[in-house]
Amino acid sequence: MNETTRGPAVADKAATTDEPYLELRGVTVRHGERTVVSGIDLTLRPGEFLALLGPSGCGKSSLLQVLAGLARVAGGSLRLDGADATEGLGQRVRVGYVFQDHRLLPWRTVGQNIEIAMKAAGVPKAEWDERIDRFLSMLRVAEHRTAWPMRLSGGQRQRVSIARALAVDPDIVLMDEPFSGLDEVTARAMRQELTRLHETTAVPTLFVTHSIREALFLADRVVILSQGPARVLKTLDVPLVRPRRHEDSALTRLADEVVADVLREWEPTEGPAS
Ligand SMILES: Nc1ncnc2c1ncn2[C@@H]1O[C@H](COP(=O)(O)OP(=O)(O)OP(=O)(O)O)[C@@H](O)[C@H]1O
Repeated sequence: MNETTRGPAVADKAATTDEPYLELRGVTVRHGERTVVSGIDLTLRPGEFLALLGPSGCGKSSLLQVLAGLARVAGGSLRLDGADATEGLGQRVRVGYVFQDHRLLPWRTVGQNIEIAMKAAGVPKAEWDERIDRFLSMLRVAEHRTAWPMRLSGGQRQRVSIARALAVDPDIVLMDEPFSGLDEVTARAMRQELTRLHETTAVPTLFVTHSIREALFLADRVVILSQGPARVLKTLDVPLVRPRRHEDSALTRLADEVVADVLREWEPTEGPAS
């Protein structure tokens, strides 16, 4: 990664402004002839945690892949920090990507997995050692640095994959349902950790989920998507104070309201009329 094409440093990512850091205009994604994402408009502000909430199969992962530059847009445009980024954000800035499954290489140790990501992102080799220690410690898995991924629990592997995403000093983090494979107790602990990390790093984050409660627990704003092909139904400013608690009655009430709101739109047999 060319340093001149990098985005702002971490401290700047927390800047409080309503100017969008990332802007999607009419983004459409197709797999072959099939449209899976249809004309999405959304913005991500500096330092913001934005959840993309939609039913299973609506096209959330496909949209995230386009943002990362792992697939191409079929229509519309992306702008990042005011400049065109339609080819994918990875062309302009460092992207930390956390997949639904951990995607750790089984024949490399935890530390080596993180090294590979930093090498690919152009992080200077002199920083690798300190960064591996720092981010594994932040995610509370430092003692597993020399372990093989297969020796870790699912939750520990996902912690490592988040450490790997943050270790590349990302300008933006994209997360694709990273906790959906974990038991609820572990997932709750991980959501708490993620909130803490985001408060520390303030890296703008797009978090994809089909869980209404998860979106409301984590995000500053939630973009609610329709059944596929995904389009934006509405954007919600989450009115819950921080720190949030999973068992908060206000969170439960809000989740129930959102469920009632999207029920007809998400119901496969009674989907949207248009
Ligand atoms: N590479 C691909 N080629 C063809 N079709 C695909 C491909 N990837 C996904 N699809 C299809 O596109 C649609 C959207 O899939 P996508 O994985 O983006 O949805 P999602 O909202 O992330 O789903 P989930 O919440 O279940 O992970 C699905 O019908 C899926 O079968």
